[in-house]
Amino acid sequence: MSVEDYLLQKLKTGALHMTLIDPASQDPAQAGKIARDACSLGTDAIMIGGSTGVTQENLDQTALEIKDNSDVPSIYFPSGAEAMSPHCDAIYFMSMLNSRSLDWVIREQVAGAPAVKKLGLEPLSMGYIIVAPGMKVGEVGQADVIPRDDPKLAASYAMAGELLGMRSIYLEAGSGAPAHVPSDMISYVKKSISVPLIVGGGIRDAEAAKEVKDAGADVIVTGTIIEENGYLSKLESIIKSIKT
Ligand SMILES: CC(C)=CCC/C(C)=C/CC/C(C)=C/CC/C(C)=C/COP(=O)(O)OP(=O)(O)O
Ligand SMILES: O=P(O)(O)OC[C@@H](O)CO
Ligand SMILES: [Mg+2]
Repeated sequence: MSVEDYLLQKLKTGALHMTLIDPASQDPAQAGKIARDACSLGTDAIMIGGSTGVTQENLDQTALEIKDNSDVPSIYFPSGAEAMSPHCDAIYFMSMLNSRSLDWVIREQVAGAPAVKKLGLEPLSMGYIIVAPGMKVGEVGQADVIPRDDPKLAASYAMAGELLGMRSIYLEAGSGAPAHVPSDMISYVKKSISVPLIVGGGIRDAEAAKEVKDAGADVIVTGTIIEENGYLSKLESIIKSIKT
């Protein structure tokens, strides 16, 4: 079964959780351990990526360890076309819709498309929308961040992505954001589109994860928390709050 079909099937049973592992944040063995823990706690997929510092080498090694230690799909979350790994099960083939730079809207995709085809990586088409504060990814991506009090603008971007044929939309507040995407924005966007809605950035505890889920997120992404010591209990409570 394709990764996309697996995710769509699973979505019928409720919201999903994805664990984001940044290859630049720990060694491959630790990444494998995190993936194993996250799987045992019920995460639905492992995302692999970081906004800076991803190289062909750390990506390949991290992806291999993750594959060896998990029983869920691994999805590459690229920061550009410079690294691409056959050891991931799929790739978010994404465009940053609110970037001021054509690099992130289409040029990196043009640069990466031949390798995706050649490696036979499954593409998961996605429109990536950066919401304030946007953090590092907002800066690197030169995003015109969506103001937190403008859910209509977020929804217009999301609808435009859907109408262009994108099969998922990701609302991103930025890794480590002090606050996640506002709930009223999540629910407004969710009502405006019919493709799955992914939400991430600044979700650090079970209450926040539940709020994001209740607002209408189909997929809740957490990254930073697994980079901290003693992440197990936090990850467990977050996944529980999404699954109940
Ligand atoms: C489809 C292809 C080949 C490329 C598209 C590439 C695009 C559109 C990138 C957008 C700009 C960008 C830098 C995205 C990074 C996304 C990402 C992996 C973020 C999460 O990484 P974290 O590790 O949590 O971020 P920090 O490094 O900021 O902590
Ligand atoms: O690191 P955190 O804040 O969990 O954010 C995850 C993800 O949305 C970043 O792309
Ligand atoms: Mg991070």
